[in-house]
Amino acid sequence: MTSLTQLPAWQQLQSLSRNLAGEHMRDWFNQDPGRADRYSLEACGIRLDYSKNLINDQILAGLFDLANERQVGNKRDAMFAGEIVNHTEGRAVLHTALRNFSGKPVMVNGEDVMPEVLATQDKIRNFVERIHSGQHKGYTGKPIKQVVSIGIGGSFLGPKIMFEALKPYWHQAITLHFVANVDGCHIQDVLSGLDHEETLLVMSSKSFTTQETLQNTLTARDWFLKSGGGRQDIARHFICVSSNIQAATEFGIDEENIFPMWDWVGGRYSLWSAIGLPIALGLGYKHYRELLEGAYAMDRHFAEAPMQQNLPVLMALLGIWYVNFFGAQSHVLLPYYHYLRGFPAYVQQLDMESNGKSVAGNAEQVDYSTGPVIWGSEGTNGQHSFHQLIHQGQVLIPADFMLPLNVHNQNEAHHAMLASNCFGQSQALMQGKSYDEAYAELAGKGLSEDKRVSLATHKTMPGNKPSNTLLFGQLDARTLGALVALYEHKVFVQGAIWGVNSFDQWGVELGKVLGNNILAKLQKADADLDFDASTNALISHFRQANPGA
Ligand SMILES: O=P(O)(O)OC[C@H]1O[C@H](O)[C@H](O)[C@@H](O)[C@@H]1O
Repeated sequence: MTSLTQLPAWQQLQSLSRNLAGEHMRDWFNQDPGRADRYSLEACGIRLDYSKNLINDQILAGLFDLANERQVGNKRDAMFAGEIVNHTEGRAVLHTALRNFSGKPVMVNGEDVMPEVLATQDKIRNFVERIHSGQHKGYTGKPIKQVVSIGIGGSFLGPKIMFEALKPYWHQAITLHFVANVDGCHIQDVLSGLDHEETLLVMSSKSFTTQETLQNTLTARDWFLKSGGGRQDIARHFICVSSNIQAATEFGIDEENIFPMWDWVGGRYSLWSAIGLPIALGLGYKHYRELLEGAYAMDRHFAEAPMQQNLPVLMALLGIWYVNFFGAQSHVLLPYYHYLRGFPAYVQQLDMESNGKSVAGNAEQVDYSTGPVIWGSEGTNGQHSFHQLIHQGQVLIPADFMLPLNVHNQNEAHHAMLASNCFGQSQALMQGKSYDEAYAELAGKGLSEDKRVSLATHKTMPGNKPSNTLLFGQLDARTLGALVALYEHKVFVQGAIWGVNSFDQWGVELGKVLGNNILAKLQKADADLDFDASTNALISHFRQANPGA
């Protein structure tokens, strides 16, 4: 494939970006009252206002040309059709099959995966109903009231953050807890205080090889046995989600208690599989299903809407515009909704693990930037800390603001304040404050001319900083499903344009291997240390402090 930077659309976008020197979004809004309407788009209950971006019709046309030249449509269709698009691992990429309500088959290597998907959804529904109805009890006959989900990465972030985001819909009979980190403090904090007789442990690991999850499960099993449970009672209290059925049964999990998943579901795309079981337990199957339905609606939109009216495509192209033509190295997510506070961390894994790559499909080093750093936190908190850098720092940081138009709390005054802050921030980023405005504001304050000039300079805000605003009604399960799928597909489109494989994670794999090599040395006090000098010294310090480790 022609190198990305040699494509006509790329070259044209480069010259269009240079033409913007000296232009200001504030003037564009003054000159064009229809700008906000023209640059807004709505799908699946989500309204995107992208008018506060450094774009005009010509730039948008250039970006859509780029998507065409990189065959985004064909690549999208290949993913939905179950082709082997994860070519470094030889796998299809089919999280979309997990929320496929079309009734149509999805073929992988000549086999329809839908019967297994639907059977697993039935298994989830039955299990959740048995827990909620009290049919499935703990070994002493107590109903299950506590669920501890053990997993990390995609086997943690999706369930935890989606469950947190849907707090108004929580099932009252169940309290859900999450343990991810191998740091023993985490599991100790969660298990202490729980009654093992009414606790269910859900171990989630696609590979069934992840150190943190295996160790936390062993610790939980010890806790269960030490608390009075017998080995014969484990089956009532421990279930597992994994694609590695053999390893799970060898570990001692009853085959009946294993919820399957498949190698064509990437970890960071796995909340739609049985990895989402804790969500179903915490919300009830109805809301869990709505989550999947919302994602399915966004899948249809992504697959069917013309490129120019396609939300994920548009958001992907805007991101590419800043990363590749303005040198933006990060992208901030600003949910103005407390329950959505974990969303930046969710997208962090989704985006950075997918597109944090520097080799393109043709095994060549790329000569352009790929995935940006994703960060952010809930508004308004960030306004009182890091927003300063976005307003007046030297780096360009495109932002996505998110706001539900209706909320479940009764505090209307709060909601209006929240919304006013959200809108005020994107407005401030766009319009800034000119030197003349700052200077005029300082009139009559008794300042010397020098002081007034100096202060006005400090108070000048350049503005012209890009942002998207995403609005939706109540953040219910359906809307959340659509929102997550929107970001999934955005990441896919960007990966398709950059030509990277968005579905492997070799960098993470290396860290796991080296960590295990070091563990072997930490646990053997007299083992020779043959790593680099820094690692050797760090290990020695640890050994001295923990002679019995
Ligand atoms: O579900 P598991 O196999 O335990 O994997 C958990 C996590 O492991 C790795 O860190 C991967 O990079 C993640 O994508 C994955 O979600």
